[in-house]
Amino acid sequence: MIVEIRNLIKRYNNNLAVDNVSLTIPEGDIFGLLGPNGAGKTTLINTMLGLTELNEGEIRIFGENFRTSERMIKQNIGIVPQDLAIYNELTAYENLQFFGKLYGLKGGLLKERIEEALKFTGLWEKRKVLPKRFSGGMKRRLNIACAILHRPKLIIMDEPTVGIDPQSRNQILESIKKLNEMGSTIIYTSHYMEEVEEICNNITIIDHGKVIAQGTKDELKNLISLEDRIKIQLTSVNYSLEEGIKRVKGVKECVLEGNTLTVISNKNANNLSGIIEIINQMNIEIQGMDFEKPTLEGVFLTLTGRTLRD
Ligand SMILES: Nc1ncnc2c1ncn2[C@@H]1O[C@H](COP(=O)(O)OP(=O)(O)OP(=O)(O)O)[C@@H](O)[C@H]1O
Repeated sequence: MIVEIRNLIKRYNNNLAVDNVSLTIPEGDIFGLLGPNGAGKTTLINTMLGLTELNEGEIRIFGENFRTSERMIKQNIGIVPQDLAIYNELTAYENLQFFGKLYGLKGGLLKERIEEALKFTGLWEKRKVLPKRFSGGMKRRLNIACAILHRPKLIIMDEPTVGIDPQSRNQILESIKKLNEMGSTIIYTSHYMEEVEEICNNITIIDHGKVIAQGTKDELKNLISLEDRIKIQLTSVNYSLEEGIKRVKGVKECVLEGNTLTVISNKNANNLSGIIEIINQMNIEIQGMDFEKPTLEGVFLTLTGRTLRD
């Protein structure tokens, strides 16, 4: 495990910002920390990084703790903080020089890594420009470039897509996938469930400082799905179709609207071939079929009774 957190508690006066959180992050993962604003994501990350003192609990990163191995841990982590950490009065290139030196890079290796990071984030052509002339998305990408210069084993990104345009957002999500393919483990915090759903493998959902659900994307969705839903587009219909489908093993409900048949079955009923057989027997052609999947938004809603954006 690249990160192990046990029973972490962090209070700000009487406010329990992180309430007995335990989680583990395997090497090679894109790990999603999902929760609404104020859920405790940033506090959890800052505590993990030793930037905020914890009240109780234990944190191990790369198997070590901050007390004994702070230098080793920091050298192997790249941080993209929620608040941009770049200098507006230095050019993009100079920003990278500054951060590279902090990580102990120098000479030819520093130059090589700066070029690599700027090309990776699509900013090489803009290397001589001051970030104050950048769009929000470009500033964010520069922030990412500063965090990956030293090829860290673990990259932590705290809401890196807040307030940027959709194109930059997609570029950032693609770059996260690439960094992961190149060998980095990623921790990605967000309150956008679509993003977490798109790129993350293991996910922890927190609310009011507490873990409310943990697992892989599919495990989380399985929490709420006791049924499977299929929508089938047909070329024509007949009156006995619904009756026929309802007799198939595992079918709970069947609704015909126009030429669209929605079949709701018990979870894992494995009855698709039976459904198709009935349709074939009636000489009806199938035009298309959609399996309706439960979403992480649905998981959050079921567990808390609120949407993520409330
Ligand atoms: N420095 C601080 N002093 C006092 N309270 C704080 C501090 N930082 C955070 N909090 C409180 O701790 C709780 C968790 O906040 P945190 O910023 O960790 O949430 P978050 O999930 O990262 O939310 P957001 O997405 O809005 O940043 C909130 O109630 C917040 O008001």
